[in-house]
Amino acid sequence: MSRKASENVEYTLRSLSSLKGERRRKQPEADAASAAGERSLLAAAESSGSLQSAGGGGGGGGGDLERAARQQFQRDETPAFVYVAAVFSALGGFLFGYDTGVVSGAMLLLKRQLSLDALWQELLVSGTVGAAAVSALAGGALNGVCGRRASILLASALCTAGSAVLAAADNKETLLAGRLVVGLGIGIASMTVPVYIAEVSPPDLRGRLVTINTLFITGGQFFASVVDGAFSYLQKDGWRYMLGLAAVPAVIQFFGFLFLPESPRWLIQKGQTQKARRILSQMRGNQTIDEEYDSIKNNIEEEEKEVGSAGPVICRMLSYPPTRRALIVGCGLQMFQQLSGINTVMYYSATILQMSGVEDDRLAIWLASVTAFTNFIFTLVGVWLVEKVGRRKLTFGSLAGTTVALIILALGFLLSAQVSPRITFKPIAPSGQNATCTRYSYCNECMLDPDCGFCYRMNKSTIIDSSCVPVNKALTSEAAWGRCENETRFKTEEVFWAYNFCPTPYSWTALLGLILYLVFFAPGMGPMPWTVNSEIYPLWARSTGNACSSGINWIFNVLVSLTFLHTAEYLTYYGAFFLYAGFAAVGLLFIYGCLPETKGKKLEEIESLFDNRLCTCGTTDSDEGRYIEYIRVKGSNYHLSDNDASDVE
Ligand SMILES: O[C@H]1[C@H](O)[C@@H](O)[C@H](O)[C@@H](O)[C@H]1O
Repeated sequence: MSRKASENVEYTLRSLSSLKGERRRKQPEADAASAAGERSLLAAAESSGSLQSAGGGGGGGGGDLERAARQQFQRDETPAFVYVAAVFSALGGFLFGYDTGVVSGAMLLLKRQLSLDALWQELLVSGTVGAAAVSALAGGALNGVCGRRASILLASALCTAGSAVLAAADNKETLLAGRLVVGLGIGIASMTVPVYIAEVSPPDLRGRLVTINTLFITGGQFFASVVDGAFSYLQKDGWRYMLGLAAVPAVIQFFGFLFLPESPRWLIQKGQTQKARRILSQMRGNQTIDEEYDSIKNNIEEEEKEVGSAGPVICRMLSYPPTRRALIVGCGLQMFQQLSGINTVMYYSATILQMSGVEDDRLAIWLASVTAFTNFIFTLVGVWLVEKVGRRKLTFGSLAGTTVALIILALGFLLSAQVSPRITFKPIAPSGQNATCTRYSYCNECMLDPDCGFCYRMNKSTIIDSSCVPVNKALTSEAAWGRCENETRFKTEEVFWAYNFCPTPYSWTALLGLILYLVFFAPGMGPMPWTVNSEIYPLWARSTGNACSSGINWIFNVLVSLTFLHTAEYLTYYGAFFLYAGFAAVGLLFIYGCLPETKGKKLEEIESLFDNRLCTCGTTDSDEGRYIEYIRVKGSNYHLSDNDASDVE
């Protein structure tokens, strides 16, 4: 029988024993087994098979029934309330994805309507990411002092206000102000939401629920690409809808969080124990909370004894080896996530698709939403896999595949560069017009210059009459002058225009690389850095640890995106992607060496994973096979999914 969270009842001993009685009636064998002691070892060392039923008699059947009882119990034990809290907080992830994703489409319209130059375009795109980096770093202190709930409320209020300013803006300065405010909001959300979800979730669901936040990020990016596509037809003011729509999820989150509770762990830390107990029991439904409550409380006391409470948290974290190691792992994961180039790949997906033969600009925008959709769907695979294969294997496997995909992507660009079409026609620039582009001899050189594009005709499958001419800065789907000057002339003149790419027979290799990249990146490297960071720090260091690692994520995000075009100019496109593949390969060594498995462990147990030397190459995995679960049968606690054998009597 499942209890409704809304009843908001702290379970009394009586209600628990009647619940137990109910189970007893259903499972007499289970009860017989339990009579032996206060805690009955249900499934010790699953591999030993000691309690595997194998269709067997007495003991085995009992094992089966108890397992079924446990499963049933597990199902009953997580009230819908926890899911509701996770989904409302993950709206912060949706805003993160939406606001970072929508701007590329909005910019196409904005730059024409407000005549924005390259610097202003850059400011409007990167301003949000930069502001997010600052507020994610500052969010640690905010979380520590005001709590997770207040931080999320502030984040959604900032996103609402920022989106309203953007929708109403009538000059570029106001637009920048709106983008900065939105950035401050998503920065705070990005570091707070995973922490909040991890702290309210039961251990066996934590990975899955925190990963939902990244699912919402990629969902936000997908939704943004659809909105971009839909409003791109509204040449005047379409951007107002694109940018302003973010206010809807922000308002929903704000009002939702007025009714959602503070994290019980933060409350215990602040000494608000009565309130914490009430919320914890609401979150755990029919499970007693004594053990979890005691373990959080003891942990806080022990930590205070061990680490002290004087000085800034970051200094204490750095001088205390376990938290220092955790911080290195957490920040390293976030850094390698960005260094493997996800945002460049996503941002340039339209170009990669055009390279592969999609000539229509609008079609490329719509196909970019197919890319975003692939990222979203494969993040869903991550939500499913995280509690099955664990964080370590999932992250390692994902980055290994990502590295291979990056190499394929780079090879695609390399092959295309090698068979790069020659420039055979050199038009004379009209007086007063830039003539730099006409000096290039190959399409590849022309493509790497952001000011130029390639204009050509086709004779069957051969490129003829090809020229390199300046791009129209306000509308990159057209040239500044010449045959490719006007989209309507393309048909009459039978010309094609390629900006940012060169038409070659090998372009499909880049497309293959792009698809493989998303298929591998999205389930592991996308969500795991966020998930792992929400778990690896002890309570006193959790806000600061997540603030630092989220800050690193945003800083590397802005660094990689801002440097991509220059990197491509110096190293060419394939050089840039080989560089990302190199970073990803180093990341692979880092993950193999330093990332421990946190699956199924209580937040309070995870700190001990960092007690030893930093890089033990996953030796903590060795006890994975000894997965032990127990249920306290006599007494009032049913405790599930605890891996600590020493607790079992
Ligand atoms: O985890 C997310 C996700 O993978 C997004 O697709 C990406 O844009 C973000 O930068 C990243 O932090």
